[in-house]
Amino acid sequence: MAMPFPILDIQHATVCRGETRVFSDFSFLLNAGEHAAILGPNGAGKSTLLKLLSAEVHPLALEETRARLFGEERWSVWDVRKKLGIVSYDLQRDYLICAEGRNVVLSGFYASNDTYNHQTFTQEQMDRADAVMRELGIESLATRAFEHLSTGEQRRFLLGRALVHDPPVLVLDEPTSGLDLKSCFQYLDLVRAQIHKGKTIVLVTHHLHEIPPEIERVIFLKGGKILADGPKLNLLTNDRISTLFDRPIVLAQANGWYQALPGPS
Ligand SMILES: Nc1ncnc2c1ncn2[C@@H]1O[C@H](COP(=O)(O)OP(=O)(O)OP(=O)(O)O)[C@@H](O)[C@H]1O
Repeated sequence: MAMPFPILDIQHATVCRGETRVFSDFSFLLNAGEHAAILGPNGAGKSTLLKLLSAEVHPLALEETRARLFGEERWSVWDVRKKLGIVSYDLQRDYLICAEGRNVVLSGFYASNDTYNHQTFTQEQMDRADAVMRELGIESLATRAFEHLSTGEQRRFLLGRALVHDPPVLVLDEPTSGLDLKSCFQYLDLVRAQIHKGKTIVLVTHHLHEIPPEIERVIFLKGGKILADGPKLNLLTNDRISTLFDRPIVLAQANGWYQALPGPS
């Protein structure tokens, strides 16, 4: 059997953001092919964990700390960006003033928020952007201004941006927030298609319904600590979810999908 390849391997890390110490003695390992959903209440440290993965924040350089990204102890942000496709709410907000749809997808080649005059694209890159838009069903909207697209369409363009350089890992932060039910389920179908194409999915969410059946590993984060980490079957139970969110919750389940409902208080 092939050796697991670690995407993110951090041990005994302390991570501060501004004045806040988000993680102390924090250890976490994520291997390629190991789709994971990170769940936790507001302020738990989910975004910080994603930013560790995308090399936007770094652990303090303490003697006991080890941090490897894609197997390397030293990395450049650009190398990491080539290997990650990120879709986050921040991006959607930052793009609201930007140009047409095709440029959103093309900007993924530079990991920027728009295309600029100094950025040039090869015919191959243009063809790749067109292919991705076709795959996501948005090619007819390629010349539409981003701000004139619906939330669901915008989300597809941002997925296209994340996929355009064909990264092995796709990071989704609250992927379906703001989408109506049909758009939500269509979007999740697109995500599942990427799983079947061999991409590793890392999902951060408050919403259990956006965890595709293919994601097996669930990580509960709370107060900067990993409260639980294991198979979905063990973690997505009424008791454990209620403990994570400090209130009674009951779970509904169908065809490998979950939904959370208020429990009796
Ligand atoms: N730039 C910053 N400066 C200071 N504190 C920060 C900064 N960013 C995050 N924090 C703090 O770090 C902690 C973890 O934040 P983080 O954004 O990682 O949580 P989260 O689980 O993603 O929360 P949410 O679900 O609300 O997005 C919070 O207490 C937050 O206030």
